[in-house]
Amino acid sequence: MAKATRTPLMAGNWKMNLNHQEAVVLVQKLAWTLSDKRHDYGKVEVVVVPPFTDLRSVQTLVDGDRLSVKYGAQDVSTQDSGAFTGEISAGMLAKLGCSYVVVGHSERRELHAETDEVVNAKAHKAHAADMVPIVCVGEGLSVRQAGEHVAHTLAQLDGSLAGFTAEQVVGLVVAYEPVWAIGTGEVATPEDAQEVCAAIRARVREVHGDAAADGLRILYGGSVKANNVAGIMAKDDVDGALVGGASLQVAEFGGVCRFYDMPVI
Ligand SMILES: O=C[C@H](O)COP(=O)(O)O
Repeated sequence: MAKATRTPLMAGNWKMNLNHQEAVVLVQKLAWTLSDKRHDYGKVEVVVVPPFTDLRSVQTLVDGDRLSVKYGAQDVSTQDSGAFTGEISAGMLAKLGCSYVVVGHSERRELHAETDEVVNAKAHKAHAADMVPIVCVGEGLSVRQAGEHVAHTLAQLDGSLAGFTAEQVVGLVVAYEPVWAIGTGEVATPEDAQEVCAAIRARVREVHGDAAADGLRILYGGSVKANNVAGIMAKDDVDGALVGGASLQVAEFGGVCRFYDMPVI
């Protein structure tokens, strides 16, 4: 299946920014931007990923105004319910209308010592609750400098996707985020992104077959902005972006969402 058959996905990960009132303002502005008929935003799936505390407000706005924007959560518990103070279950997120859940973001892996096993458990919980996990993988600077970035990322991929069937993998999303490019302004070159995204798809093809590999959407994340998105999106195995800082500015994120109108630099 050619890249053209996979719907591009632009996901804005707000990280720990914006309270619920600010969230409503940003989503309203984003919806206004996406309703601009001069651009064909309809061919892109646009997702915002706010903090947990914003989700109910975003749900009310999206449902009430029938907005085309989807939303998701930044994390999910490995547990269903019970004495797990501070945790949020997949069932709670599904009830709030979340379509996606980011799992294994490098900030969770680094700051909260999340292993591939934990990331895998979270991905399964999200999937079992009918949400799509956005499974994050990617190497740090020292791994990249040692030339081991592909092997490192594929090992994370194998661990994070363990136990998923080919039929399930086809609907998942993997985000390749080289840690050295996150929030640094150091964007990987389109060729860097393609190298690893192609390796991810090849590994999925090897393990799960053609249908899973051809259907799986692979995002690139790391300092993506309106002025660099087109070159990255031009690559065969990149189906979208996981956007951090730029997703907090509507003009930037709107530009990312109309990557097809942007110059390739
Ligand atoms: O989840 C998003 C990534 O960490 C990228 O963040 P960034 O666009 O601010 O570099």
